[in-house]
Amino acid sequence: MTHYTITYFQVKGRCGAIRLLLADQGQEWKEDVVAFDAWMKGDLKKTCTFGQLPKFQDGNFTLFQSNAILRYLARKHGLYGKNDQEHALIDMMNDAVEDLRLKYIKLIYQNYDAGKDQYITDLPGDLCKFETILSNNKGGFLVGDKISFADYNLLDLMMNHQVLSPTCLDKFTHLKSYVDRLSSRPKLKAYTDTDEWKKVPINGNGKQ
Ligand SMILES: N[C@@H](CCC(=O)N[C@@H](CS)C(=O)NCC(=O)O)C(=O)O
Repeated sequence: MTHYTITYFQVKGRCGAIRLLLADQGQEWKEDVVAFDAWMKGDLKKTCTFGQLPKFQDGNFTLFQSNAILRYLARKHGLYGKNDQEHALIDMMNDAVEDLRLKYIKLIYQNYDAGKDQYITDLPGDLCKFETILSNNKGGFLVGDKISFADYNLLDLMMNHQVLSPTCLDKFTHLKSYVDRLSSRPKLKAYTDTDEWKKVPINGNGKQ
């Protein structure tokens, strides 16, 4: 029985990583898609703790904030490292992914036309950090030798960047092969091959 529900707009946005995690972990979930017009009426917004989506439900338990949702699922599905130090390092990695996601969101929603070229020029400065981390960690993931929620978050963000700039990973061999390897995990690939994933735009304003 499906006990997870994602309430969000018809975009990948801040739910891409959550969906990749759930699909790869063999979980089922229900999507409660909110049309922008309906959202603008304000009734749902009033019920959201911070006035924003995504909203995530596990039965009667309701959670907001996409990174908190990822962490909750990580605890439940064993995606948070094997000791306190790995746990802290995974948090650190996820915070770094969030830093880059915020830059990406700012570009997409505030400065796409004027800022895209400069963003792509500057991008290696961020990607090289992840390249170094992955080349130093022989376990094949951001931390240790087992996938964590931060890996799903980085994978989702890198997939978005490959749409923004198809060659952006080419110079980063470890990062590129990590993205290729994670995106071909069987359950994850089966999900990203569905229309449910493919037809949903990355962002809400048509830019990508
Ligand atoms: N920090 C929040 C950000 C949530 C957020 O920015 N939500 C946007 C969509 S991605 C939203 O609800 N926008 C509509 C609004 O603010 O009225 C998270 O990670 O969940």
